[in-house]
Amino acid sequence: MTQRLDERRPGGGIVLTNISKTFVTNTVLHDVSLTFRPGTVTGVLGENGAGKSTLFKVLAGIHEPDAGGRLEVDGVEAPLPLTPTSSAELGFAFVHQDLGLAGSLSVTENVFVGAMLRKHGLIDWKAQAAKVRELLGRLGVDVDPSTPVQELTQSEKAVVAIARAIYARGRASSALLVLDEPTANLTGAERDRLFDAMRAAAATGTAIAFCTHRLDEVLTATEQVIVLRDGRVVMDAPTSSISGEKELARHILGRDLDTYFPERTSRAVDGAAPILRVEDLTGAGVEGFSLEIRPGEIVGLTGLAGAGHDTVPDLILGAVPARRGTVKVDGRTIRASSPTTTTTAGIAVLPADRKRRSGIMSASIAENLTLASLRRFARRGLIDHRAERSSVVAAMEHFDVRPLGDPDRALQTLSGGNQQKVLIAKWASRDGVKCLILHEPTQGVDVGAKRTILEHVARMAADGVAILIVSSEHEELSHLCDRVLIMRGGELRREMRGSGAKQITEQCYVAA
Ligand SMILES: Nc1ncnc2c1ncn2[C@@H]1O[C@H](COP(=O)(O)OP(=O)(O)OP(=O)(O)O)[C@@H](O)[C@H]1O
Repeated sequence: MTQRLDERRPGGGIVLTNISKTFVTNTVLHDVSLTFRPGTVTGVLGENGAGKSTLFKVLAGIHEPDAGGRLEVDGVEAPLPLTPTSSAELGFAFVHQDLGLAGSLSVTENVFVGAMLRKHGLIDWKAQAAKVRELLGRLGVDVDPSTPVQELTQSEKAVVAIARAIYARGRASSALLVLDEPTANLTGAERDRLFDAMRAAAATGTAIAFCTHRLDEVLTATEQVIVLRDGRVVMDAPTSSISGEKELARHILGRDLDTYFPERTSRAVDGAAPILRVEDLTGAGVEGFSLEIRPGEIVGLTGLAGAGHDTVPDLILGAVPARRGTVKVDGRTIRASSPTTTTTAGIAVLPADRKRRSGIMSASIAENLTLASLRRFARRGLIDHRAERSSVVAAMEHFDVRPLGDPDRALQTLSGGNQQKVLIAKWASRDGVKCLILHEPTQGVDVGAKRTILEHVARMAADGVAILIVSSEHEELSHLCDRVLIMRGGELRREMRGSGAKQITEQCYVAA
């Protein structure tokens, strides 16, 4: 492999020819041919389940492609299938959405994990710190290498993850850096810093594959766009030739999407008693948080990273203990000390951490969908499996969970966005939900699915459910919410109502 690397022709890039991948009988990549060019940021787009992650897993040596495909790196053929080791030797580096950093360890420890620099057998902390400063400096970030990663901003964390990925094994740069939705939960200024780091990495000759569902980002941060649909490349064009988001959405979905957000047809009734009343909730960095939501009302909660809004759902749910404060549903105080009591009282919470907290990845779609509502299908002490089945199929159809018609598939075999659709459907189809708290509900979902999810949220509100959306997507909040609350430093700082809520921008967080 090393000899082959020496033979590389700089500038050739990563050329994939006729890459296909079949899981048992399901072919999810069909003869994919494309090039990732050195020094170029290429946006890789596609609806949920289009095959993006599968393609990257082939390049990471996790999935074995079908026979017949070819891979060239800078003019040299790389034998397929790759293994994780041969992928790393080719200089392929990957940063996933969760970044994979250890929060309690320092920046240096995270960057050098598994490959500490040594001098006379001892870890050379001084040399490591100097190296980390240099690497981060090249990516435009200046942080003290001894800082625990949990104290960094979101964009700084992302840059540390990038530094670790591209400079692993002492490389000066990597051939290909794949960034899989690294901007989820980042607000505007933070996102811009990450884009600067991305450009700095590209300037060293690295080819960058940037995967995102945010179309505005594609237009600002990429030079080339590749769209996959049903495992096939349906667009491969310079970003400068694309007229706008609508054109991108058409290629992604294979149809026109007139509006990205649903119209609200109902509003909360003035004067109705609140369903959810939170008073003086305090704990885990949140101070004196109070909130009332009436039936049919949609309230947004947001702020810059670390403002405290991220912790509020867990405090209400009781998953994080509060030092003081009360939570009432329909006027009755619930002991917010356990998620079970909160759920029984009629509060449903969709946590942001899909993999670990929201669903059971090894269980089937059907099990995940009906777990929260098995009682609905009980007939004289027995479960009516036929009714359960048809309800699952209807929910899958409604939320366009793909592949359709296979409710027995394990949740973990679905693409990330399709997992999210299942988990939203789980709460949306549950009886007895009076208050729904959604934390980053549209993370990882494509433009079409986003509309479907928000439409359903609006419909639940129309049915009288009180809804709290905790989100970093200000556009989503401004279209859907009756009121948007902005937190800063653990406290509620500002409330924007009515037409004011429609005008929420990034600037509002900063000024809160
Ligand atoms: N291990 C697996 N076993 C069976 N099918 C799989 C497996 N992994 C992925 N798939 C299927 O491959 C298809 C492509 O999934 P993939 O995760 O590549 O989509 P994606 O474009 O990354 O979607 P998203 O935007 O939702 O992340 C999906 O239909 C998915 O169900």
